Amino acid sequence: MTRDSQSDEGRTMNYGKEKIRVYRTYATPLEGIETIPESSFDGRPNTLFGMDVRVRVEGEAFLPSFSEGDNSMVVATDSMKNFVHHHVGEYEGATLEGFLEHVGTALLETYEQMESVEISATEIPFEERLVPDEDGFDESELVFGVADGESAYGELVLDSGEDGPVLEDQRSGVTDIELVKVKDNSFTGFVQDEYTTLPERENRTLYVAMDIFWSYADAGAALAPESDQYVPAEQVRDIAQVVFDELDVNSIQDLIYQVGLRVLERFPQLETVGFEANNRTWIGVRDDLEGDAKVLREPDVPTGFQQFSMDRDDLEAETE
Ligand SMILES: O=c1[nH]c(=O)c2[nH]c(=O)[nH]c2[nH]1
Repeated sequence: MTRDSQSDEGRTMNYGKEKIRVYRTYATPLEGIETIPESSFDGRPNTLFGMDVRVRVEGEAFLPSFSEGDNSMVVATDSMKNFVHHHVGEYEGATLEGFLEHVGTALLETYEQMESVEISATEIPFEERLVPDEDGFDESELVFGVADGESAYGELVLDSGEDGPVLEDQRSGVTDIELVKVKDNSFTGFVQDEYTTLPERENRTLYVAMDIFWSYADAGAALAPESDQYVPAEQVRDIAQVVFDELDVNSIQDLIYQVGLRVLERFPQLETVGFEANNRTWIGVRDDLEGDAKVLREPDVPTGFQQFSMDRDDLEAETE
């Protein structure tokens, strides 16, 4: 979160609950999503939706709980967990971000002593399992596998204003993307000096992990119930894999920049896109096999990482 966790006096004071894992069956389906060239994703039935939620609250009224052991204003974090559980059942929308706004608003409206709430959630992913039907195989409407792939992510900050809760900050994302490209990827031209032992690689097998985050020019667009401005995590994930497939890039730095440009191009409603990438590239053991075949092994620690954020000025600079 870009916003710091300090109160006006420069003091850090907050508390909350994390790792609230909660599941909802038969939530409202996500519909009306425009497709983009990189993705077939056009919605989600939301038959089974899991989330790992974190709530953090602030307010001057909590000072006596720290300084005097006076809990009269303290909403127990156990109650926060119950509050989240209850509101998962009340929420009528179809998005993670919408749920966060729903529960965050309800917290501020219920507890006057809360001046601000920061709430985030990571999707716990499930995938429909394939079962036979008349024409072959189709996705089961009942049975899901626990998926270990990407997760949608959302976070927002709401402050209590004179006329009710005010949205101060919002960020969405997709985390835990892991992609391997078996060839057509290089890492060359880097600094060569007395510390360099890594060989230049004209054609490496690249294994990259990445989290992608984005923010909207108008944060409300992410939350409006019938918004055609909503950017689904699945489409951003698909952009990352398509750009990786299409381009022969010379580094992870080069890859994430190109993915970022494509995301900003596809979604004019976004203001920024940011990356946290991790290099998990395997180490070659044998490259004496036929053609492009190799044998590879897990890399050793330590591992490299790349962080980068960009905005519409970067896209404009490219298209000038
Ligand atoms: O894509 C890469 N970027 C780097 O900065 C780097 N450094 C390194 O050792 N391997 C790689 N790969």
